[in-house]
Amino acid sequence: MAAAAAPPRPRVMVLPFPAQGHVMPLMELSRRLADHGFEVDFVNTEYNQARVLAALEAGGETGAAVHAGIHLVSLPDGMGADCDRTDVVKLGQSLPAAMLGRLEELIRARDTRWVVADVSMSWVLDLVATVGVRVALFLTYSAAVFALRAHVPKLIEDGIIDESGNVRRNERIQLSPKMPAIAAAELPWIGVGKSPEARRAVLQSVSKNTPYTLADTIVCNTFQEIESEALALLPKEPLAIGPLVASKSTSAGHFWPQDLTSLSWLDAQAPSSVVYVAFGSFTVFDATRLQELADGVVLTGRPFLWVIRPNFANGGIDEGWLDEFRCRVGGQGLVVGWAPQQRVLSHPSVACFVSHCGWNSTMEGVHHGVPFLCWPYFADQFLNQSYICDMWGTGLRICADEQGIVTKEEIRDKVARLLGDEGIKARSLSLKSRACASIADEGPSHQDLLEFVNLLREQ
Ligand SMILES: O=c1ccn([C@@H]2O[C@H](COP(=O)(O)OP(=O)(O)O[C@H]3O[C@H](CO)[C@@H](O)[C@H](O)[C@H]3O)[C@@H](O)[C@H]2O)c(=O)[nH]1
Repeated sequence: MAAAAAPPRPRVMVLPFPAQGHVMPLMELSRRLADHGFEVDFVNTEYNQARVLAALEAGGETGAAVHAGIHLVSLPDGMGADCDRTDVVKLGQSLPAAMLGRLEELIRARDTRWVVADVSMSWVLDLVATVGVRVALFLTYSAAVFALRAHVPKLIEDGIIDESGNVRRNERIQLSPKMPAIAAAELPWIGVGKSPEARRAVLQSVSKNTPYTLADTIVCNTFQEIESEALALLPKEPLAIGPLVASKSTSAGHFWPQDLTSLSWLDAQAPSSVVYVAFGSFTVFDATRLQELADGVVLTGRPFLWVIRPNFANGGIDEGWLDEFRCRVGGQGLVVGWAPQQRVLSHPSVACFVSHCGWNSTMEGVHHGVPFLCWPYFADQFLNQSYICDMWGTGLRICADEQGIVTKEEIRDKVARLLGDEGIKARSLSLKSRACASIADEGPSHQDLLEFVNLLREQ
């Protein structure tokens, strides 16, 4: 008797916003889904796909071998070849027209029943009516950001911000006692658009919560222990599956090749000695900030590992400056263009993390119990800083002087204070154990992941 054919693996499309801090966690989620038996079509823009494939190749991997069950698909982003893709508002506005029709074709051709879409791509909910696909929205930032978005109409009504997103009264906003208080001027969407029109568009899009009712569920890269109150303010009883950290050391999803010399260099350092400095994929420093930070890390007198991306400085990094800096620091520090960050944070030589507090970096630092020195740049990073410093007590703020400059002495002094603070160290380790417990087999994040998997199996 012939054996019965195995049922086809269910198919899911995963759609991140085309930016590094979005592609990374959704690639990690895709690996989890593939391990649970799904075929995943992971949709990049063509521009980012080229970067992802180049980074894979530089690491000796290929696109075909990303992970069993994950298929890389790419679509145009609607931007001209020379357009500035760091203008995230413009990029976001160009995507629906460029992608919707093609996504529809793809969904029909592959008989896809579910799309797991970044909340920043929620225009994909239009496909619920046209092709009857089901949509799960994924939040790449904290649940608190989403809760604040839902609060926009009230902020306008109370005269704290206006309809264009300008701050009218710079009050502190706190939605509940276990959530961070934040100044209106530091709300996550303030300052995201480059022009007044762009800022107005951002405000309109964040306050437009109605389409979310079309989503089947909301999934967050967070955990109950730290965000139960924020999660309770979200619609749809969201699933909290975080921290979503790398299950495998692969380059898949990175836009730049990881410099693995970081790890051998860390191996040669003393335990808990290294200052790790990295500002994610988006932060750009001006010449003064760059120089003060360079002088500051040297002044700490400690070994340091610093990620300086090629586009980390206004106008690009001056290679001559970089060579000189490398010569000056000799063996004290290692500068790389892109690090295997999660492996760095898990390394026993790392003592602290000087960070811009992007949500992925925040979750990764929490998961590895590393104290933070916070230097937020924009968007949700001020709110994340407030979680770290005020709610969890696992870090300190870097502060500017009266001229608005973060001096080298400030960097030196804060690193010394951070590393001398036993309370911060103890709280970081305690938070780490709670983060690990939440993703362990019986933990609430793992249980929510299983619930999500079961929902996606409903075809
Ligand atoms: O050398 C490096 C530096 C970073 N990373 C990784 O890159 C990701 C960076 O993400 P994140 O820390 O969130 O920073 P951004 O790239 O700045 O992320 C954007 O997206 C996030 C999620 O929406 C937001 O919280 C941020 O404010 C926004 O800037 C993380 O997974 C890091 O592990 C590396 O692998 N190597």
